[in-house]
Amino acid sequence: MSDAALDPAETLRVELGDRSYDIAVGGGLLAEAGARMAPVLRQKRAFVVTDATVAPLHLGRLTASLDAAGIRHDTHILPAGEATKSFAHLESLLDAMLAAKCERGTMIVALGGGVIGDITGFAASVLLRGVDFVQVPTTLLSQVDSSVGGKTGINTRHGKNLVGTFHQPRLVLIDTDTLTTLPRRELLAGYAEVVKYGLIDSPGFFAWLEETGAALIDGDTAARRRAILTSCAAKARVVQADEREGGVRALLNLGHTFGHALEAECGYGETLLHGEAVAVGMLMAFELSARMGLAPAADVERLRAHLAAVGLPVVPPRLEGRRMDADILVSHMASDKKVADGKVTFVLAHGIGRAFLCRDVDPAVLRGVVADFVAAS
Ligand SMILES: NC(=O)c1ccc[n+]([C@@H]2O[C@H](COP(=O)([O-])OP(=O)(O)OC[C@H]3O[C@@H](n4cnc5c(N)ncnc54)[C@H](O)[C@@H]3O)[C@@H](O)[C@H]2O)c1
Ligand SMILES: O=C(O)C(=O)C[C@@H](O)[C@H](O)[C@H](O)COP(=O)(O)O
Ligand SMILES: [Zn+2]
Repeated sequence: MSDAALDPAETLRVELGDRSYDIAVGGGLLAEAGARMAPVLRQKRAFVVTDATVAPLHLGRLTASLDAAGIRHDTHILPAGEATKSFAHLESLLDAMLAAKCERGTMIVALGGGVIGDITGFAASVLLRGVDFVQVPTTLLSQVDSSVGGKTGINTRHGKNLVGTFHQPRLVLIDTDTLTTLPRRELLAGYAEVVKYGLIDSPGFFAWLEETGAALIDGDTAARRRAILTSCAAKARVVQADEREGGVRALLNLGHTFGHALEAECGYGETLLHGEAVAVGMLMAFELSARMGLAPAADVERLRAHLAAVGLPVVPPRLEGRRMDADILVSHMASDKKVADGKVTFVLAHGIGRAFLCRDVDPAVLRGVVADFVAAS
């Protein structure tokens, strides 16, 4: 049963002046997508981008709703997975948009997880010097994080998300029913970004997750909905305060300096999902904070216990049976977008719910944390 029958959709608003938009959250929203998009369309035309896994599961309901609303549409299906966030796929996507004769008024629609949202948003931001797009996220990760805030991009051989734009969607449509087809490993990866909001500035939310996280992952729709709404509201507040990451938005990067280094080393494949990398990375950031005398060791253990209890990784993976190299991981961090004057800005914490930015990390302490996590793998 759709949880729309239990509760109507709720709407949050991201206030960014003329780039403001709604985030609608509820069950069954795919079937209403055409009608819900209509007010933000410049012409009754859409170009839908999705991936090969999502297409057979959810594309039909979306295109049926576009048909019902009289919105003409083309579709483009990309391969599923992180490797799709590449120059090669960006080129093929832009080519397909141009071949379909998309116009400046055509609405680009991203139906899928964060990979589809990131590359489609990027393509929309440069197509014809910028066209509108709508996010229709179908993973927990994209519903709590990537569909909101306007960060778009692809990975390069130099590192994660190093080429991209800030381009806000015109609407975010979160159909919570799509999560029923999501594999457990992907749900868990998205859950890591939910935990992140608790760690940044909401100890009460973290405590609620300790109580409810397992049920949420097991399919409790009310808990999922509350987690999605709380996460989107938290992200919207930060993005409204600092849209282009001049300051406070960098807190949303908690765990990502470590996590992106792990992802780079794993080659952006199935070995380590983004959310899994963030889980390990957040724990490394907490461990670093504790070793610098900034956070209580008890909070590190509390975080480790919660991540492990729900089934998220707490150590880096091995690559073909071998441990990663700590020095190589540290060297990846030099490509972080938060580097200024050659120095990485880290997101550290004074404890659960008390994250802050720090530019004074002792390289030896950092190296020690990375080496110990690698040794535990
Ligand atoms: N722009 C941002 O602010 C932001 C924030 C967080 C993460 N990200 C990016 O998002 C990406 C990760 O996103 P993700 O975890 O959604 O990965 P993803 O897009 O690769 O989706 C994960 C997998 O689930 C499949 N899938 C998607 N929806 C499904 C469904 N409903 N049922 C069954 N299978 C489904 C996909 O085909 C894919 O295989 C990373 O590239 C990360 O860098 C961006
Ligand atoms: O929206 C943000 O800001 C974030 O940092 C959210 C992150 O979860 C996300 O992974 C983002 O893509 C990372 O951004 P990056 O600038 O470090 O690539
Ligand atoms: Zn992330």
